[in-house]
Order: sequence, then C-alpha cells, then structure tokens
Amino acid sequence: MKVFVLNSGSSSVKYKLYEMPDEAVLASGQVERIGMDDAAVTHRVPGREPYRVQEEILDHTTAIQRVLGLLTEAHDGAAVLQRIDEIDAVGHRVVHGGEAFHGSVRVTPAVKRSIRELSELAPLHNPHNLAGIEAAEELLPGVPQVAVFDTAFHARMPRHAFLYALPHVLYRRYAVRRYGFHGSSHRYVAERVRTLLGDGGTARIITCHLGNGASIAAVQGDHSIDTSMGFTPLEGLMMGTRSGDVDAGALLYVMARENLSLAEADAMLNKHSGVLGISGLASDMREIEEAADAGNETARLALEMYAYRIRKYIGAYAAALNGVDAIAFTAGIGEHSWRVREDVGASLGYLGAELDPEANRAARGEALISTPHSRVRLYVVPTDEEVVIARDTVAVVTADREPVAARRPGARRG
Ligand SMILES: Nc1ncnc2c1ncn2[C@@H]1O[C@H](COP(=O)(O)OP(=O)(O)O)[C@@H](O)[C@H]1O
Ligand SMILES: CC(=O)OP(=O)(O)O
Ligand SMILES: [Mg+2]
Repeated sequence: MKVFVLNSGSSSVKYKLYEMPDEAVLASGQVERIGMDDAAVTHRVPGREPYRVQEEILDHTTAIQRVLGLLTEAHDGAAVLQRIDEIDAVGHRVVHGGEAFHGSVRVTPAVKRSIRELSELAPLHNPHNLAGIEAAEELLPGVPQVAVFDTAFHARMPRHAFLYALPHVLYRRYAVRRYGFHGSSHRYVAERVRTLLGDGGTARIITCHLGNGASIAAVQGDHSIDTSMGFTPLEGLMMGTRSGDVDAGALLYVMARENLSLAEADAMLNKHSGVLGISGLASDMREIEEAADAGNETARLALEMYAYRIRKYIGAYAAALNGVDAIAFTAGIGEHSWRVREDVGASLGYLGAELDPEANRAARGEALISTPHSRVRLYVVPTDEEVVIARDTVAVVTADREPVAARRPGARRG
C-alpha cells in the first residue's frame, strides 16, 4: 500500500511517500517559501542525488501539484511512480483537533468543517492543513484522505491538567481549555524510548520537542498526562518567535500602555517574542549559538532563558509523573544542539539524572547521553511524525472497511 504523507505548514509543504506496511520511504522532500517568487523545491529519493530547484509557487495546491509531478518525473534515475493514481491513501498532519477528535479519522465534509472551525485556535497551522487536504482531494479524487491530529495524543489529559482556572462557564461555552500539540512527535519518541528501555509500558517519560515550535510532554503508558502547550500552540516553553508562558496580567498591561489591537498583541506574542524577541537577532538556534560564541550578550541571555524554562518544566513533569525514568530530546534543536541539551541536562542531578558530556557532544541520530550510573536515562531520539501519520492512515483506511469508527466525539465537557 502506497501512502503519501503531507505536513502543510504556513509557508511550506513537507511530504513523504511510503510503501506500507514496510515503512520504506520511496521519496521525501519539501516545498518552502510558498507564495514567494523563489520557492525552494527539494525532492529526495533514497540512493540518489537530491533534486533542488527554485521557482514561483504561489499556493498550496500548486505546491502539491508540483510534488505529485516530481513523483512521476525521472530525476537521476527512473520516476518513483508511473502514475499518481498508484497512491492508495493520503495522510495529513492537522494541528488542532479540538475536543472533537481523540484519534485519526477519514476526511469527510464534516471533518473538514471542524478543521475549518478550529482555524481560529491555530491560525498559523489549521488553514494550511485544510488547504493541503483540499488540494490533495482535487488532485487525487477518490483516494482516501486521513487526518492525524497533533492534539490526539494529549486527549486523555486529566481535567485538573487541562482546565484553566478561569470561570468554568468559558469551558462549557467555548471549550477554552488546554489541548497540547506536537502529539505525533511526542507519541513517536515515547514509543522509541519504551523500546530502548525494554519497558512493558509503565515507564514515566518526559519528551522534549524542541523545534521552531517547542513543547514538553509527561507521558505514561500510551498517552500524555500533561503537556506545555495549551489552548493554542503559544503556551509553555520559549520558542523561536513565540513567548511561551507569560502572565496574562502583563499582556493586559502592555496592551493598555501601547494601545495594541488584538491583532497586534497576537503578532507580538506569536511572531516577535521568544528567542527572536529576547536576542533581537534571530529565531534560528544555530544563529543564536554562533552569536553567543562570538560574545553577543542578548544571544547568551536567550540561551540561558531557553534552557532554564525547559529545566523548570522537567521538574514540574517529574512531579506530575511522581518520578521519571527517561527524558528524551527531539526535533531540530533537541536533536542537533548538544549545547542546549548540556545546559538542560547538567542540572538534573536532583532527579538522579547524570548527563554524559562526551556522549552528548558525540550524539548523532538516536543516542543514549546519560552515564551508566544515571538512574534516569537521557536520550536523543530523532522524531518521525510522518511515519506515525502513515501508520495511522493505514489503520484508519483498513478499519474503515469494518464497522468501527475511529472517531469518538468529545463527551467530556462539563
Ligand atoms: N545543528 C543545529 N544546532 C542548533 N540548532 C539547530 C541545528 N539544526 C537545526 N537547529 C534548529 O532547529 C530549529 C528548527 O527545528 P525544526 O524541528 O526543523 O522546526 P519546525 O519543524 O518547527 O520548522 C531551528 O531553530 C534551527 O536553528
Ligand atoms: C503546533 C506547532 O507549534 O507546530 P510547529 O512546531 O510545526 O510550528
Ligand atoms: Mg516541526
């Protein structure tokens, strides 16, 4: 079964084509800078030179059309597919599933309506996820499409973790609560850690997804019991351009003093804060590390704050889990920045976690980075959201042939 996985972001589309159930990647790549006149297309086929071009790609439909075209064109060898209708199913990352979706579902008009309604809560993500779905429907008519939600892995958080201490009527009226995101990544990494631990499923695991967006999850068994992102992907850790936790009182004060509109306040929190806001230099961690090495003070401050916030959350989640067996680092920064891992890992002694500095600096790919004596195991685990999406897509398409619905409407409210 050939499964095409799409992760449509605000200005990019990432894709992977899998042969399932073997999970062999037949092709992968991305289109970046969609909407600009020099979009960058990268297409990779295992064992061949990557194919890279720059061209004008103005919207997601065109980007997906281009990608499907790449699959049927010959580049440094034969085409990956003879015809695009060899694709049996398409799996989509959808960031916000609200309370409606506790698992992956086949895309229907009602599912699309829900995703559209939830766009208000994830404006940087859901509209593009939906655009990806509609483009794929248009270009691959009749091929089953499956939505895999970032929120699903956190759907079983207990009430005391997901509620805000706001007037309860706001939850009943608008479902204002914490949802959590990056679920496919936390799920993949926790599964890998369980395998590495040789644990039957009871391990207490803290997964740190440190990418452009960043979140931490406290995982027990096959789901998370708490996570740092909330109603929207803004809460929690300091991120590339997002503030993470802020006293709502400070926000109200700044809005009043600076006479900010809602849109301006939103842009301040989501686009001009975090590592970029503190450093005044960049949101990209590589640039920040280089600047810090060159003696730049605001870059150093951003790094200190970044690691400190992660350490605080690890402490909180060790408390939430009543202890911790393993901590894993993943995504762009978690996988590649030995320095951020060192800043976090060097002060976890109180938990019985001892980072091995040499193993940490040498880590490439999946690696154990704690010492042999460390009671808590520390790992680097490269994430793979796409394989989670491909597996769920196969499961939903297969289950669809049986009378079992993967969707459980949220009955939890109240
Ligand atoms: N070698 C590296 N050292 C430090 N940071 C890195 C390295 N490689 C990538 N990153 C950082 O990872 C972040 C992007 O992570 P990624 O998971 O790709 O983000 P997203 O999927 O949210 O776009 C950027 O801040 C980038 O600088
Ligand atoms: C939910 C979220 O923040 O996703 P990303 O890190 O891809 O922006
Ligand atoms: Mg990401």
